[in-house]
Order: sequence, then structure tokens, then C-alpha cells
Amino acid sequence: MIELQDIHKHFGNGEGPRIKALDGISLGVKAGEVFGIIGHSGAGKSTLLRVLNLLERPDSGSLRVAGQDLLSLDDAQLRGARQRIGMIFQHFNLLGSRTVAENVAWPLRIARWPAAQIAPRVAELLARVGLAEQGHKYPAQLSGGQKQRVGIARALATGPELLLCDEATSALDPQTTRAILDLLAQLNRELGLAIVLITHEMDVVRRICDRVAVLEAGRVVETGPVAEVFLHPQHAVTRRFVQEAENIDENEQHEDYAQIHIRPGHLLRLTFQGERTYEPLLGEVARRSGIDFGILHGRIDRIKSTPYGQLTIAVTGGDLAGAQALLAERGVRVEVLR
Ligand SMILES: Nc1ncnc2c1ncn2[C@@H]1O[C@H](COP(=O)(O)OP(=O)(O)OP(=O)(O)O)[C@@H](O)[C@H]1O
Repeated sequence: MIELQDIHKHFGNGEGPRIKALDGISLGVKAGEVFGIIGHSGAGKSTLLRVLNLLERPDSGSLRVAGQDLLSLDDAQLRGARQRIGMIFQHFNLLGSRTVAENVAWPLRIARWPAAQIAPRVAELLARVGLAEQGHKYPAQLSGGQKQRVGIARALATGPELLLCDEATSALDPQTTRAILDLLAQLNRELGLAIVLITHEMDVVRRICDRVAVLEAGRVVETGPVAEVFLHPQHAVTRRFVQEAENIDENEQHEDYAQIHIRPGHLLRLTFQGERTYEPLLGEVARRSGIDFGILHGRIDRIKSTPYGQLTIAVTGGDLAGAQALLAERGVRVEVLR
């Protein structure tokens, strides 16, 4: 769906400082997948997203979207290509002087749809985003979540294959954020719509993305399937995002663990994934290997629809190597923390 090769983009015209916003980005997004780009403020997320529909033209690199080399298109061809790429925004960008229905109809008018087809298409789109009864209202009469639903209906109007989401839930409260993410996940499933979203929250990535790229200073520092990146982050930036999402203070945790008297190699983190998360494995392993354990930290949650669990345990007595082997045999990932 998307292939980016070595994309560079800088800002500044020689007078002020030269800012390297994108410093050699390569990544691929498959058809029908939800791809997250996470990074701190200034990492280059918005610039990268805007490159994907050429709202921002890169200095160099190659860019293929839906089989087309976007950089080689003329203006008319680019307008056509953009109809296959929808976009939604943090602050919705609705026209305040137009009704909800007129906002959704807007891209259809620009694409010169026959007038008779516009009203039924708008009705279908509003029903799809749960706003069937709201077409006559003005944006100011809607909640933030409803405004984003209008933004989504408008973005889908011309039947795009790709939806770009620019911090689409950052202005919303947690409950509304969840509802909008659920709607995006549903559109991804039902329409096979590929979604690229940028965010500074790992929780957004965890809820709906299949794969993620972590951006720092214009570079991709880590990328992979969300479960892999989330459960086993390699880069310091990624680890910080995960700790924020999990509400973990690493320093505090180190201090707590430092007070526990435990033999080297006996502080373990276990990661369970899938249905195995709910199995009473630990009790069985303890019985068979004769170990005792104390639980220092634990959580069970989901990555997209897959359950996972992570437990930090301190082990005493018994056959530690045997216990580790039994856990590994059952597909539990074991890391020795200390
Ligand atoms: N039009 C512009 N002119 C000059 N500098 C820009 C422009 N747009 C972005 N930048 C700079 O490029 C870098 C990357 O910005 P970008 O907005 O892509 O980051 P971001 O990760 O989206 O950050 P945020 O989450 O704060 O929006 C920053 O240093 C920013 O100041």
C-alpha cells in the first residue's frame, strides 16, 4: 500500500537554522493494515504523515502509495490520487458555517459527483459513523467525538483505500478516544481500509495498530509488530513510551526491587500471550520444579484483540533452571531482570 524509501525533508531557507524534520525514513505499510507512528513532539510525525499525500513534498527519496509513484504525478493526477487517500485531524477541520451533511458532501462536490448521488452517499456515510440523525446540525452543536465522526465520514466520502489520522484522538477524553478508536478499527475490518495514524500515546497504538514505527529526531529507531515492540521494546525511546502507557516509574521500580534480598538471576519477568495468559501455569511450574515465588508486579491486558500478561516474580528455592525450561516449553517468554 505504501512504500517509502530514504525520505529526507528539511525546513529553513538558509537564513535561520536548518531543521532536519525527516532524516532518511524508509518504511512499508501493507494493504488493510493499521500502522502507527509514535514519537515525541518534534520527532517529525506530522511532516511524515503529510508527505504521504504530498501536502509536504520531500527533498529526496521515493514514495509509492497504492501502486503509484506520487512524486512523478502532475497536478491533475495528484488530485485523483488524493481521492484515494482520506485524512482526519486532531482539531477536526470542519467548516463551521456548513451543516454536518454539507461537510460530508464537500469532497464529493469537489470530485464532481452527480448531484443525485450525493445525498444518498452522505446518508450512508453518516449512518456508518453513527450520526444518521445529525446531518442537519452545525459542527458547533456537536461534541468533540461527534465532530471527529463527521471528519471520518468526510474522509471516507470518495471511498479511499488509505486513511491518514493526524493525532485524531488527542483532543478527546479517554472514553471518547476509545469509541473513536473502536470505530476506526471497525472501518479497517469492514472496508479493508488501510490506516496510518500518528500519536504520542502508546495506548492508542496498543489498541488498534498491527505494526508500529517509533520516530525520534526524524529517524525510525524501532519498528515491528505491535506485540513485539510493546512487550519487548529495544530502544530507550520505545521503553519510555511503554512505561508511560503502563504507568510504570522505572526508577521507583528499581528502588523497590533493590530492597528485596534475592540471589542473582532469581528476579524474572514472564510474558504470556494469547489464551495462555489465562492458564494456571505458574502454580503447576512451582509444584513441578519446587520453586517458591513472590509476585512483585503484574498486569493482564490486550494488544488489539490478543490478551497478554506480564509478571515480575522473585524466585526462591527449588530448581530455577527447571522452572525456566518448563515456562519456555509452554511458550512463556522469560527474561532475567537481575
Ligand atoms: N513548516 C515548517 N517550517 C519550519 N519548521 C517546521 C515546519 N514544520 C515542521 N517543522 C519542524 O520540523 C520538526 C518536525 O516537526 P513535526 O511537526 O513533523 O513533528 P511532530 O512529531 O509532528 O511534533 P508535534 O507532535 O509537536 O506535532 C520540528 O523541529 C518542527 O519545528
